[in-house]
Amino acid sequence: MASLSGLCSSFPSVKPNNRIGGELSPVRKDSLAVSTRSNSSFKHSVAREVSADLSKTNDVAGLKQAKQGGLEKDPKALWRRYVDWLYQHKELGLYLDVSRIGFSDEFVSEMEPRFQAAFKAMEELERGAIANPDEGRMVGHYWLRNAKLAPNPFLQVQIDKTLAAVCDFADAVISGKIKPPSPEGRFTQILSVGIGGSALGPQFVAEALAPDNPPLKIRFIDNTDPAGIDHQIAQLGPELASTLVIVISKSGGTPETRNGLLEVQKAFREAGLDFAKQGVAITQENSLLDNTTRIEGWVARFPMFDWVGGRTSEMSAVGLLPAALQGVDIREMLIGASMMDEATRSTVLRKNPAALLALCWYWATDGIGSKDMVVLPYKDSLLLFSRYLQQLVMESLGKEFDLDGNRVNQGISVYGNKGSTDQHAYIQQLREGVHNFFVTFIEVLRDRPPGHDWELEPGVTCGDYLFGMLQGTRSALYANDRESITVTVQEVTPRSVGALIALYERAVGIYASLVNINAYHQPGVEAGKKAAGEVLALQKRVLAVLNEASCEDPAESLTLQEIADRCHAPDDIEMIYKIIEHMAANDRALIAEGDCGSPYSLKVFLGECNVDELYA
Ligand SMILES: O=P(O)(O)OC[C@H]1O[C@H](O)[C@H](O)[C@@H](O)[C@@H]1O
Repeated sequence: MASLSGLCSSFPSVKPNNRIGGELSPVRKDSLAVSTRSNSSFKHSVAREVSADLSKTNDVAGLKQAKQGGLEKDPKALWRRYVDWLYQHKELGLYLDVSRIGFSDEFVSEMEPRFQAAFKAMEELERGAIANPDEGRMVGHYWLRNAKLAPNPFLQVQIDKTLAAVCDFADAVISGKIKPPSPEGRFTQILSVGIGGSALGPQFVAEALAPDNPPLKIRFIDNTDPAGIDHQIAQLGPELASTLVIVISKSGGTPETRNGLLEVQKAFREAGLDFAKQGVAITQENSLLDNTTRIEGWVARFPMFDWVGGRTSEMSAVGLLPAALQGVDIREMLIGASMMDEATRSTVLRKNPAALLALCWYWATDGIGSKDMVVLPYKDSLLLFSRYLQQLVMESLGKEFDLDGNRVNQGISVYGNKGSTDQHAYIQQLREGVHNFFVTFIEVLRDRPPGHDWELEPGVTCGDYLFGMLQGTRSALYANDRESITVTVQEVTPRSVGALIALYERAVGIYASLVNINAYHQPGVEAGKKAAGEVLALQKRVLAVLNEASCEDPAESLTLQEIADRCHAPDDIEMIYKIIEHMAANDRALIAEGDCGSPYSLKVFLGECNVDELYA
């Protein structure tokens, strides 16, 4: 077998084409900047592009006279700006500080009509309009936390019934009424199998809210990585017998999830366990998964609704069932989300925290995603918030075309981990390096549950350090013209987490309207899935060609070019090379002779003929 070490591949980096078209060309802050930008060539090229845009549009004409200057640095004026713009949701104890984003009053006035249009679109969406026109779907995640808002009684009943079923099932599992066949008599573990929107919300919530000793501990299989899957199953060990496997897939046909399920089912067989007695599915009615569940008689099935997208499904059974099984108060999550929904229905920009976020994003990224969003929660339990937001924001906003069919290549890149940890990693670059981002700090006021705090040194607790690090980083970044938003909550509770999720869901929806894109589909993802399917189909052809050659002459070996020609895929020779490299590395039934670092020298053969396959 050939040794294939030393091979590497590199990918060219592609800069998005931020062309602007259609009626809603972005209002560009450069025309009315209060902020002094660095003298980078980027600034100049943007400025040139902007002046060209301005000449084509009417809506920003008057803004050229807007005041010029830098980010506000005078402490008194900055404090006034802070107080002036501070948003507070009293009941939720949530604050939003946008003072460190340099938008001007003129910019806000100019954006006002767009916001009114966005509010109108959101109102229609909530009333059941087909807000996802490409897929002909309604967008109803807001109804999940207040079923009365659903546009018809049938949907209301579906929502309420599902919530009741989730609560009843979780209670029954926790109390031991529903139990595994094993002698342990109680489910102790959850293995969640799902990917993307069917994993990220449950992962975030588990990390944020699961108690230290939950009634059921959760693990995730969120990939088709065999080693990752083996690791999760090995970690469960004998507890597989008391593991409730929740398979989550809206479509019920996502290959990674299907593979995870098949792998887990194999592990159950090998352990002599009956999977159906421990399997639960969350999926759309009549999906492939739903039908499998029915036929095999799994423990339970919960519905995913056509009108809830994966990335906004945390408040559906997708997020609620795993959370409830871990002892999280899901009704509190729903209350937090519903309260935030109410607040973000305001049509007064200053009173609508989601609109304020969208305003900041538009300003900071020029309405074209020219800057990245760095999300920094200063709280370990919120670690996965940035990963969760990465999908919510990037899959929603990262679109090639706007609603009028203009090529816009929209989006905002999101990344982040947590403070103060990141201060010892990449914040050096944020402070002094390439200026291609804005930060969102997530601040949690309560350091520890009451009664547990102590002073590390006179007058100073461990939490004071965390607080100091956040404030220090925010100030140091601002001093170097790096803009930031700060979202503050009192504590990480089911209610505040529900509110945070709802806040960002709405902000994404509003921002999508501002830039005139469909936030609720993901056509680009389909392209990758299709291409992956083509690779696997090519692999089957390669194996068939090698088998045919072996059947003709067991000693016959083929060059890559010969394989490509016989596959009628001469242009796919590189992919054929990668297929052979991968199969050889995994001791599959092929032999590759030669130097794999010199692909032309490779000779590949199977060594044995599979007659059945030949005539298959
Ligand atoms: O829930 P599923 O249908 O399995 O989909 C899981 C995920 O896969 C897709 O590729 C989409 O990009 C995601 O939005 C979705 O959440």
